[in-house]
Amino acid sequence: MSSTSNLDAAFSLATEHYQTIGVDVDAALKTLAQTAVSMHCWQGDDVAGFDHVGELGSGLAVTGNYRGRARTAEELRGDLEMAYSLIPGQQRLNLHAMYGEFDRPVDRDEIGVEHFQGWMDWARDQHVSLDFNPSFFSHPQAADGLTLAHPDKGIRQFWIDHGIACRQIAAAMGDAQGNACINNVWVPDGYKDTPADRTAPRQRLTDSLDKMFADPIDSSRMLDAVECKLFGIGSESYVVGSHEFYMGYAITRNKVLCLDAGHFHPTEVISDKISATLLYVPELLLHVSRGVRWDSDHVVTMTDELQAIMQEIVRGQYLDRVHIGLDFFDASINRIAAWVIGTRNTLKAILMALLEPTADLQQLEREGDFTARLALMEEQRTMPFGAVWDYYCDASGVPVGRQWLTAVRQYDADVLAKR
Ligand SMILES: C[C@H](O)[C@H](O)[C@@H](O)C(=O)CO
Ligand SMILES: [Mn+2]
Repeated sequence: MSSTSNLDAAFSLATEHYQTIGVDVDAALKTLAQTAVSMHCWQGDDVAGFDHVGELGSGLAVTGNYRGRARTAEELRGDLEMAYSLIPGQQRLNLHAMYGEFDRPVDRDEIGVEHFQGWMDWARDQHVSLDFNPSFFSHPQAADGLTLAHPDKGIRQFWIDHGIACRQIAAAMGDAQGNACINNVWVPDGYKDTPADRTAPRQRLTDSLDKMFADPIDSSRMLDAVECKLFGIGSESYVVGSHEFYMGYAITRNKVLCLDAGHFHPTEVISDKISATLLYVPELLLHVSRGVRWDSDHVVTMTDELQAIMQEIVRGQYLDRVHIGLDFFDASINRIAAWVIGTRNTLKAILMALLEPTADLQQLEREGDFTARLALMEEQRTMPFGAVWDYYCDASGVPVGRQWLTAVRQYDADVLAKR
């Protein structure tokens, strides 16, 4: 099944099949095309960044040594272009502050829009919108695992100034692209062993965040997001910015809450948190990830949880309130393939959710017909979703099915092998 006429025939049959259950395939594809996933720059270089002021730490770890890690912004942009060319639709890019372009050492509290002009120019040419993140790790001032919650006022101020600079950069990105740049704040702060005082660091973090967010920047330009975590390597006993901490912070300060799929207890799922948190916070940012036994940031695969996340967004009609970002890093496989696999899977899961007869399922549930609800949900799994996805890839001008791997292998030989 590869020629366009075969694809069209399969698509036509699939469309008819979906029609019989009341699903409008064209409408689903239109919505999918308007849904952008924010691809994270840090998969391309193992979270190394370009300011080279510290080793990766703060609980973040990347394993593997596949050849061809991007070492410069130019290489990273080339790799991203390759990945985008294999993914249907128009996606976003999520950039960390440590990926600025610096011609002299510039500390994190001194970064400015000029250090991201290269990224902004590239993004404009590629029709890609940018999201942003202050980088509160891999830096000597974060060496003891504390930043915004540090007992030392000078260290706190350094990171507050970094956060303020990042908000200005994000606002400039938002202005340039004509839509809000999401600026996500994750800090590693925590303790390896049992704290004697769990309160004071949380008070200090609240105070630092309030200072950092003091300037009211219009939400059409940038949106502040805050990301909680359960534990990290080196912060096993206590994380200052826990889920409850940021839930309260986001509610009281009207901020976007970021839910990372790897940042909860192993049997806890973020799919169940979407409808609950959206009753209280204006918007969510998701870091779609895959933890294997811990917050291991494996490449996103087609798991039940990935499907459940997208079903929740679609069933709740939350596509305009949930920003979908990715957060994984695997250096044991071709890094471009990692992006392509994870992003294509995320889009596939969104499409699957859009092809569900949601109104019927919800009606059955209201009527108490849980037998039919389960039966139809299970029948949904074998509907001809693949034919719709293949058609969408073909119509979007990107490889159908496994064909994208040929392009990645070629790039591996032509470009990555020569680095
Ligand atoms: C590099 C990212 O900002 C980082 O992964 C953060 O989002 C996170 O999830 C930390 O565990
Ligand atoms: Mn994350």
